[in-house]
Amino acid sequence: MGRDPARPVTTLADFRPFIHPEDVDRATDVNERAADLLARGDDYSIIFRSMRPDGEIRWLRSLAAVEHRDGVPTRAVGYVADITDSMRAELALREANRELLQEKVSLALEVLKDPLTGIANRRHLDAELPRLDAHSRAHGQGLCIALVDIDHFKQYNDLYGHPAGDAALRRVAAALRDTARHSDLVARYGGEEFAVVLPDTPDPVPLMEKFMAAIEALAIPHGGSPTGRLTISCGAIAALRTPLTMPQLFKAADEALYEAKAGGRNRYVVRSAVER
Ligand SMILES: Nc1nc2c(ncn2[C@@H]2O[C@H](COP(=O)(O)OP(=O)(O)OP(=O)(O)O)[C@@H](O)[C@H]2O)c(=O)[nH]1
Repeated sequence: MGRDPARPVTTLADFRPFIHPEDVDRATDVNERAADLLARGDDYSIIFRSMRPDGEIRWLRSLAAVEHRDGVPTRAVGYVADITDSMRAELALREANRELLQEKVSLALEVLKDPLTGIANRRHLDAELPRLDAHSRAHGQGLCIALVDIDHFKQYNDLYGHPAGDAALRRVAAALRDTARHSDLVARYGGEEFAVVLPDTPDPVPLMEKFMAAIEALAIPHGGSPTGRLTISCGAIAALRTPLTMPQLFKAADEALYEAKAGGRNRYVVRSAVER
């Protein structure tokens, strides 16, 4: 322990300065409980850190076994072992395992993200749909699906180049994600198309209005668009107690989006599945 062997430790008070401040109560508490353990005939074992005078921290294991005579505990015989090397190896292993687990979790999350925009990808959407569908059917609150498509995006790429197109996609994705509620799922559905699932929502119109306003606020110049700005078209379906399946709802949203495009773009069309 790096102490003078000529000065033996005889009392708990002598021992306390040897122990790491964070472990001192635990370590000395067990010592205080030794008599108790002896009375019950139990053995004990404790791991704690000691502090050498030079400040080095060592891990120690204190072990004691109770001896009995005629079934009566008579004395405790113990020793203190320096287990620093094995503790360091164990702690390093634990740390490596923790890092591995963290890496695994972040890898699993990465697989569900669209690499360009950072929002959910199609795989994430597909994985979430059964749960969202079941939730909406169980709670009968309604669910909306919206498809959002950037207008004249081919011309945007042609005019400003693919990297500028990528940057615009990122900005639109972030605007949609930040405008939607936390419980809504905003995913990149295809090239310049996004899908949004709105659980517990009977009417998608308020969010559609917000989406239009958010993209307008981005004010991304687009020389190939009649408005001079990058715009979006949206098709949404409001589903309430409908027998339609998720693929059928997406098809209905796609039809609504087609209507928005055919109607002149930069607009949304909302349909209701209960009317079908
Ligand atoms: N920069 C960039 N462009 C993409 C990406 N994914 C798809 N696109 C482009 O998006 C364009 C989509 O073109 P179209 O499907 O013709 O649609 P549009 O030009 O937006 O026309 P409308 O939707 O009818 O208004 C294509 O030129 C694709 O190359 C991407 O990740 N990055």
